[in-house]
Amino acid sequence: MSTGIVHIGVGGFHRAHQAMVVDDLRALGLADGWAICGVGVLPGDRRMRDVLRQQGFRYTLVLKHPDGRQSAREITSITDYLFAPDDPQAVIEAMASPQTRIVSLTITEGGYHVDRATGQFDATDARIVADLVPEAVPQTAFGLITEALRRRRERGVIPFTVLSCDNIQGNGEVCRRMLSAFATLKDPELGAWIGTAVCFPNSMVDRITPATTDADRTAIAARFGVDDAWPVVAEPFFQWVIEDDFPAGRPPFEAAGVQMVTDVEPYELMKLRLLNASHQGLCYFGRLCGYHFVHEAAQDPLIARLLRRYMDSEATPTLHPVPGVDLDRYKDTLIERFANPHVRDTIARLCADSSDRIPTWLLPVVRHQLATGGPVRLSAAIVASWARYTEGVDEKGEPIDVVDRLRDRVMAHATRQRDTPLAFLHQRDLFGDLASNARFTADYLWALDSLIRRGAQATLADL
Ligand SMILES: NC(=O)c1ccc[n+]([C@@H]2O[C@H](COP(=O)([O-])OP(=O)(O)OC[C@H]3O[C@@H](n4cnc5c(N)ncnc54)[C@H](O)[C@@H]3O)[C@@H](O)[C@H]2O)c1
Ligand SMILES: O=P(O)(O)OC[C@@H](O)[C@@H](O)[C@H](O)[C@H](O)CO
Repeated sequence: MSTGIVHIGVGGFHRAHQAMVVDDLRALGLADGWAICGVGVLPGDRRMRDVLRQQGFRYTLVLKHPDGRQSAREITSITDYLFAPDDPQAVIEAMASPQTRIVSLTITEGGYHVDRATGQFDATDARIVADLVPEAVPQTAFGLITEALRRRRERGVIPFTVLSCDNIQGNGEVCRRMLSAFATLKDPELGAWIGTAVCFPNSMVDRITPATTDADRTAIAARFGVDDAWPVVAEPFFQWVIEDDFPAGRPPFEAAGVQMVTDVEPYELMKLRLLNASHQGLCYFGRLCGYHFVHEAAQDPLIARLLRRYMDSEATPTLHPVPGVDLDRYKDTLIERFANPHVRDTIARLCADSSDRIPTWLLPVVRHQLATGGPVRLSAAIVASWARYTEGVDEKGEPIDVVDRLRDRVMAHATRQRDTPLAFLHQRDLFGDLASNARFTADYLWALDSLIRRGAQATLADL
């Protein structure tokens, strides 16, 4: 079945965002055959394949407003799903098909294999190593895409556009560099061709989408009479800004409210440094204060004050003017969105994989401010709150389950900070040379000491 779009990483976010846009176009009669073939690459995606197949690939999207209103709709834009571990050739052929014009991705920050210390491609991941063996059947997103592009090139078919929808600054450009570096290791000529002939538009994506819970399933069945094994719940806010660079063709996204632009950078800096970095500002302080839901932390006046002051005094000076956006209003809206009690986003979701998030969202703000003489006190406190959180015990002595692909290492450094206060910053691949920056470390050491001796609330009060 031809769909035009193959999407790798069908999680909650894709189903609340891109799939809704394509569904809107279908409802408007503007889809002109465009639909989505989902692809799962990781073993854990088997369940999504089974549920979607069982439900004819349909599912329910529930939007929860701050005032308690809810709306439910059925999304029908995903019309097929392929599970790569069972049949990688089917995935490759779906992407190699001339009918496929876009391969889109939500494979998380980790899916791009960026070496933090160098910014270059990290070829050490075991599955990447396996994919690099000549004649190996690909297992990774990069392996599958590279082989599909190789076949298209060999068959004289125009390359598809690769559309990254992950929360990474310059997501398209990062994808181009990493994918072509991977392909170069397999075949230098192919790698060079991917780096030049394939388009990778950057995009900014936004809609807070927590993981679906059993409570969601039960509540949706009771409220809407819908029996859905894997519905998705999200906030009503939606934004998608994409660079318009789709030589193989694209759906009329703008008809469904997507902003098509020539340069996405101002939008993505605004979103990543205000929304995503603030999420990190909220989650460690929030967990140390004993909160488990994002709205509980966002409704704490001291946490809300920290976020607003971080946004105003540290993040905003690093942004470019954003066409058509009132930044003050945008920042107000963020606090309102975080405080929406019905979305029930969890602090645990925001704390996961922090070693991917802090270096990509918060530390660029710190570096900019250090270079221009601006303040870093609040950013340093947020880093210190991560370090304190990573000790793995909260202020009531209860264990914290630190979920991070670098878990053992980050926890080992956090444990050492009781004797060596800068120990956490001595992870050069995460922090570079920040441990030797006197201005940053003065603020960091004050916050860490205060967090350890006096706790999160007292620290917040004095920030
Ligand atoms: N949830 C949100 O609020 C939100 C909002 C904006 C952007 N995003 C972006 O979407 C991504 C996914 O979020 P989600 O909420 O859908 O998460 P999720 O856990 O529901 O789904 C993640 C999907 O990515 C796949 N994946 C993970 N690592 C992979 C890898 N190395 N290779 C291939 N596939 C991989 C998983 O198998 C799964 O299908 C985020 O990391 C972020 O970049 C999420
Ligand atoms: O999904 P991640 O890991 O990139 O980031 C966690 C959250 O900050 C993120 O999912 C936000 O909820 C989202 O970016 C809102 O659009």
